[in-house]
Amino acid sequence: MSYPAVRMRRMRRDAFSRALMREHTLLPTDLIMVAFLIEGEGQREAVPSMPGVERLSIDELLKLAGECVRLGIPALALFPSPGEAVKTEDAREAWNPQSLMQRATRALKSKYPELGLIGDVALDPYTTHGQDGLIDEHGYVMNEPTIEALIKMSLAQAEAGMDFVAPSDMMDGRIGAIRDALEEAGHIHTRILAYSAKYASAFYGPFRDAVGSAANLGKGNKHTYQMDVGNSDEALREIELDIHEGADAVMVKPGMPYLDVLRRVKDAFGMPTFVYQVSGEYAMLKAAAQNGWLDEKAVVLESLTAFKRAGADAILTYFAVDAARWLKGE
Ligand SMILES: NCC(=O)CCC(=O)O
Ligand SMILES: [Mg+2]
Repeated sequence: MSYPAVRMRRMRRDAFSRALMREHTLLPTDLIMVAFLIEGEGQREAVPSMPGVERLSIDELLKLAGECVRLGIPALALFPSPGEAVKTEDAREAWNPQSLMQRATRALKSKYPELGLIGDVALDPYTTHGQDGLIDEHGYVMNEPTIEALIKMSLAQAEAGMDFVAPSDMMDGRIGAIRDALEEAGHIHTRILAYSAKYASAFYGPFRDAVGSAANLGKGNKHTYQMDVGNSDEALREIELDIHEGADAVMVKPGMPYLDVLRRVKDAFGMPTFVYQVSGEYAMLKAAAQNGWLDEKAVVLESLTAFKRAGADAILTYFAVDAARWLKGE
């Protein structure tokens, strides 16, 4: 009989020693809640492909914000679903000071100044064609004209009190251009969260239903600006460029299918690195849970902990409120 030289199971035997050797622990302060906005009052609209997620009018959004504050969730990421009426070829609603996004920001900041706000900067909720940028006569998304629009959009958000502008469009050079414009306008404290490594993923499907851009985009795709699923060296180049252009934090998106990218990015740059557990990931976990095939609480907390283990400093997730409640034993 020969004994194992090392008994790995010894430290796993009891809860106290498992707790002592745990490397990563998920906290409510790791989470960023995601919210979809609509016009109106007392409005909550279900998103069919994301059971449990609702689009909220500003008064309902304030209730969600209050719950985030109570739970210790540091920030809320805002995505407007402004409706067909305001969509144009040039997306001008994006920088309207009276837009849904800007009104929501002012309302949130006056009621909950301590709650961080992250504003999506991309044109897709506002364009008639559903692309993130402005298109030429062939439908190609034009880089520099789009950046000009994104600058106006970022300034309008900063003016309304947004804490983080978060360009998710993947145009080249937009982080530097937005940073310069913010500085020149005196918005020196407005942070930039760069969606640096954003993949052309099929996991965004339910999101496009939620913000109402799916029908506009139709059979179109975003392959000329979002990254190819097969690449990760390219992600490091994207991240490096955004860091040099002045990003305060960088993002990898989607999340669970891209944990390898997350780990490479964190190791290579040591930047504040955020990850986005996107709508399709939410829908998969939720659907399996609703069918009784997976234990919702267990798989959600496992997936979120996996992001921390892979190097994430913060996680954008539609489960943020549920997860924070579970973590607090509620
Ligand atoms: N800029 C946001 C997205 O493109 C999609 C996010 C999601 O699918 O949850
Ligand atoms: Mg880039």
